[in-house]
Amino acid sequence: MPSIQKVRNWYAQSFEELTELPHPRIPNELRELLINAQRKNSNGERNGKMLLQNTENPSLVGEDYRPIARRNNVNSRRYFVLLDDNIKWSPEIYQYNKHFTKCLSIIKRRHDPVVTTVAQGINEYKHSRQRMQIDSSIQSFLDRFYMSRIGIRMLIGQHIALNEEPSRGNYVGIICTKTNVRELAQEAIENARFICEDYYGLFDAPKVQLICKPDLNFMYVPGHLSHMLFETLKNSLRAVVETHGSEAERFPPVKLIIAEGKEDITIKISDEGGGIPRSAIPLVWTYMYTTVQSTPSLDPDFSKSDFKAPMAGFGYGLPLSRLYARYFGGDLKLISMEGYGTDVYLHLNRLSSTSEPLQ
Ligand SMILES: Nc1ncnc2c1ncn2[C@@H]1O[C@H](COP(=O)(O)OP(=O)(O)OP(=O)(O)O)[C@@H](O)[C@H]1O
Repeated sequence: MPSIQKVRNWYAQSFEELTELPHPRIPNELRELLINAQRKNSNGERNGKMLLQNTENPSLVGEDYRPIARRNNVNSRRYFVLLDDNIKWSPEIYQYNKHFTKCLSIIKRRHDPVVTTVAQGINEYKHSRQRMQIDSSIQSFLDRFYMSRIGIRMLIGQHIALNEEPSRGNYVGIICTKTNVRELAQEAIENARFICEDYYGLFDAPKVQLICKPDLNFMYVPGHLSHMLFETLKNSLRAVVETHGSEAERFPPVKLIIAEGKEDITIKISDEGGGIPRSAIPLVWTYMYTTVQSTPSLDPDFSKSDFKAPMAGFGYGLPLSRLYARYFGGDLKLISMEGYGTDVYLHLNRLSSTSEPLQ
């Protein structure tokens, strides 16, 4: 499909730009120092400092909770870093890092519209083959593709933030060591209600009751959490308005309850929006399943980076949010009571004790 080819070409171009970036010349003594970090000294110890694959989560220091050791997790990969922080890096290496960061920024921007352009491609496929849904091989391809995109963009974002952006308190790159869940939830509520009022022409969107400790902080990427909260709240608001009618005088509130456990932070979004028939539950996790009649059309030359989310329409909200949750060892679950409403559970792993779930 034309849109999929467009995306493939972006990947090819970015790959070429990376492989063609001229390598820096590393002076021999520096090369020797770097290699030396991997070597053992006469006592059989490594010269470099070893980083475990699972370094302890710094935001849990002082708590008496330790994750249960997981299988296949025991130091399977080790990284060695130099103990000496006073190494003199040559100007050429600084220059290379600058170029590399710039190259990554261009690539990141180029790939901003990948999700919407692939969505467009799937739409083209559906129309050309007269299919209502995509089959399981495409579904699992898209799950892997988007999961790896989340991972790549996480690493690119981290590299750019650490190299180019001024340091911010409580932030290491794009990771916030003290993400305040309540503040993010409040912001997501405001944004989702605003979109809902705008879309349905309402004076007052359904209220959202927030139950959350004000000082609930944990280490996370705030952008990911905002995305998941916004998408699930938008679904609930839409379901409530469509079930009760946009003319209704009052709407039952959506409840957003946030609990802090030792292992997980769990967020429950409960609505009285009529629920989902049991037969449709597996479909909500597929890309392109939506009950919106006409999927918003995208300009063929669409390349805006800050795509404004419409109320609904692509069928991407739930499957993508679940990938974001799973990326850091969490999950997203949905339980519906048809005829009454839906509960969405968003589990976020506090411990950062899992490896990247790439297959
Ligand atoms: N809380 C809910 N109550 C009732 N139905 C829901 C709820 N959440 C999701 N759904 C159903 O699942 C479908 C898929 O949801 P999903 O968030 O993946 O996509 P969408 O909202 O249709 O589009 P978008 O990609 O813009 O989010 C929705 O169209 C809706 O029919």
